[in-house]
Amino acid sequence: MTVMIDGKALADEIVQDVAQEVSSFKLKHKVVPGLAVVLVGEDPASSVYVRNKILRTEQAGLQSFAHYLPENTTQKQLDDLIDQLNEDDSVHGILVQLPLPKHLSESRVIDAISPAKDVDGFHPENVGKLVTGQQVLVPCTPLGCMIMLKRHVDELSGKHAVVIGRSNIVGKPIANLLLQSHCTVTIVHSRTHNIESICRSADILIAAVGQPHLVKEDWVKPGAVVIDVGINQITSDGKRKLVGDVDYHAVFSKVSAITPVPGGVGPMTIACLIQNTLTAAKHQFGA
Ligand SMILES: Nc1nc2c(c(=O)[nH]1)N[C@@H](CN(C=O)c1ccc(C(=O)N[C@@H](CCC(=O)O)C(=O)O)cc1)CN2
Ligand SMILES: [Mg+2]
Repeated sequence: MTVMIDGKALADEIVQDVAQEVSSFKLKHKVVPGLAVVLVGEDPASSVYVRNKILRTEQAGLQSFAHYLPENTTQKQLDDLIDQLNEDDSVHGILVQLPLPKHLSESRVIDAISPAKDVDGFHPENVGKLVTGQQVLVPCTPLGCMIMLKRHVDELSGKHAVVIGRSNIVGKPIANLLLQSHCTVTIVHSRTHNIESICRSADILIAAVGQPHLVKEDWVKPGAVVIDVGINQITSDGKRKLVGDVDYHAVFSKVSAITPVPGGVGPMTIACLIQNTLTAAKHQFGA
């Protein structure tokens, strides 16, 4: 029997657990942990994600500070806002929604965020800590994937994990986390030869490339655990729908567990952001 890994249900659990911890934090420190969310422009998908992030922040009893900036915001205006949020004691976590409009530098903004408030875990200091196993703040999507894997794989140690995709926000950090869990890790990407046969040798397959239905039935090993990070909008029978990087229906009966799209990794990304905000606040209070 294949298990459908329910990211939405697990995300609800995580947010509830964080809410309980937030109550204790408030009693102990007389402070409400705060998350500042910055959105530049009006990209429709980003607007949905930001709205959901703010909703979840409030569900967890955290304070949210939303900053909606116009598309024509200058780099200087964005830098000034980040400086102000870095200095603000009521803000424990800062998140700048990506992608930014083309005229703004993502790396400059990421570098400007105080590493202690970097709840996305994208700052080079936090990336270095992740690679060397000293992490406090881990990028939200990889963290969500690891939580799901730990629930569904008895023993990660020694398993062959194949990561499709080498992005800074998913592929590279998840490969490092899998390595810390003693997996044998292979990263494959657009220049890799024989991708399909490498994927077929995976006990754990993570797809994070943004190509609808790339992973077919003959790409997976029987009994593998598949985590689908892709969220791709396609038009099928004249209707728009979201699909993952994995051909879910073709692969389903062959694998032991798989995440759906929607309702898999996406909701976990937001739940892990909420968890990271509490982690950042605790760390700032010496816990
Ligand atoms: N600063 C950041 N920017 C971006 C990140 C990030 O982690 N930090 N990740 C992605 C977008 N993202 C979060 O920001 C994100 C994407 C998707 C979902 C989600 O819940 N998806 C739903 C479907 C939603 C829909 O109906 O459109 C699902 O998969 O069920 C949450 C967060 C890039 N930018
Ligand atoms: Mg840019």
